[in-house]
Amino acid sequence: MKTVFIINPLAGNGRALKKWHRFEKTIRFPYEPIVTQFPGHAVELAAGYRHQQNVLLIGFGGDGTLREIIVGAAGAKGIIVGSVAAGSGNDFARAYGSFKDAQAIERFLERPFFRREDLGEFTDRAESQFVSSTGIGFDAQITIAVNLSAIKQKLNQLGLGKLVYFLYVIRTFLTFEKFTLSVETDGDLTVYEDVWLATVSNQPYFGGGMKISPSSKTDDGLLELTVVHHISRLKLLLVFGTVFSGAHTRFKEVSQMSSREFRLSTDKPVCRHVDGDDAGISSPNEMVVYAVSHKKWNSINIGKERG
Ligand SMILES: Nc1ncnc2c1ncn2[C@@H]1O[C@H](COP(=O)(O)OP(=O)(O)OP(=O)(O)O)[C@@H](O)[C@H]1O
Repeated sequence: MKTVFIINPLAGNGRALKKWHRFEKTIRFPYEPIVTQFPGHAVELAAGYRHQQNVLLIGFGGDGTLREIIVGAAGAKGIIVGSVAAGSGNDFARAYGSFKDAQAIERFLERPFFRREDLGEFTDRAESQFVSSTGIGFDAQITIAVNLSAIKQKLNQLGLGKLVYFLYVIRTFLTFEKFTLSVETDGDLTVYEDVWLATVSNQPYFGGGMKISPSSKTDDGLLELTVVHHISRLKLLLVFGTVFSGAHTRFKEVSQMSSREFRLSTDKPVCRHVDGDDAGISSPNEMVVYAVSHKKWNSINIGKERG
């Protein structure tokens, strides 16, 4: 099986390239390494293998890198996608499994079992895809603020990337303007007031290990919508503390539902993320359709090593 590593040098707050240089010294099988040069490059790279058979594409990066590879490879039967977790959040690796070391890849190549996985899609101006989750609101606003931050790169170089994130969480927590969200699903319309965030999930994790959608399964042909609404700042902190275990779903201010399709619109412009990356701002009253494309790509199936 042809094995290709697609390496995002900037993943993990710029630490992925160093990690790769250590990792490559341990590889004892033939492989091709490609380092991405710009955002979106991994989509092009993965698409370049669409007409080949027996290809293992290994994303060496985080959730954004894997999303791009899967978007490029989606629908191609001859490609299997795996990862070595080298991002900051690595929620992809938590849900789909990842190779812990080069030996794990070698074992996989001896018996390359794979699973067919779903891909999330949403439409607004153009068609877009998400692998793990996409959302609007509080969490996306933090992501955008951090990305735009002038001091981010400097602090990343000093290994203080987490500090920037923490500062923006506090600032956004104190200043966030809640919004109204309309949800149409299975013929029903529900309007939520005072919404902090809404997340559409294909797998349980987001935000670096928060189990926002405990019942999500990667291959069941369904998406889950989580809406956090009508909640005081103090209680939101409490809910935040329980989301790592998934216990937040017991709060009445956290609404969840499953469906093949959700139609969402907001009353005002709201920040949006796709698999944890900045995805711009929603237009007020514009309906965005979120749907699932069933069993659209192949993930590694490494049994017990699956995270
Ligand atoms: N050479 C590059 N220069 C600038 N950006 C890049 C380059 N290569 C990839 N990218 C972008 O970097 C973004 C972030 O990468 P990724 O999500 O893998 O890392 P991360 O944010 O550290 O990890 P996580 O999402 O798991 O927290 C990707 O969305 C991708 O578009």
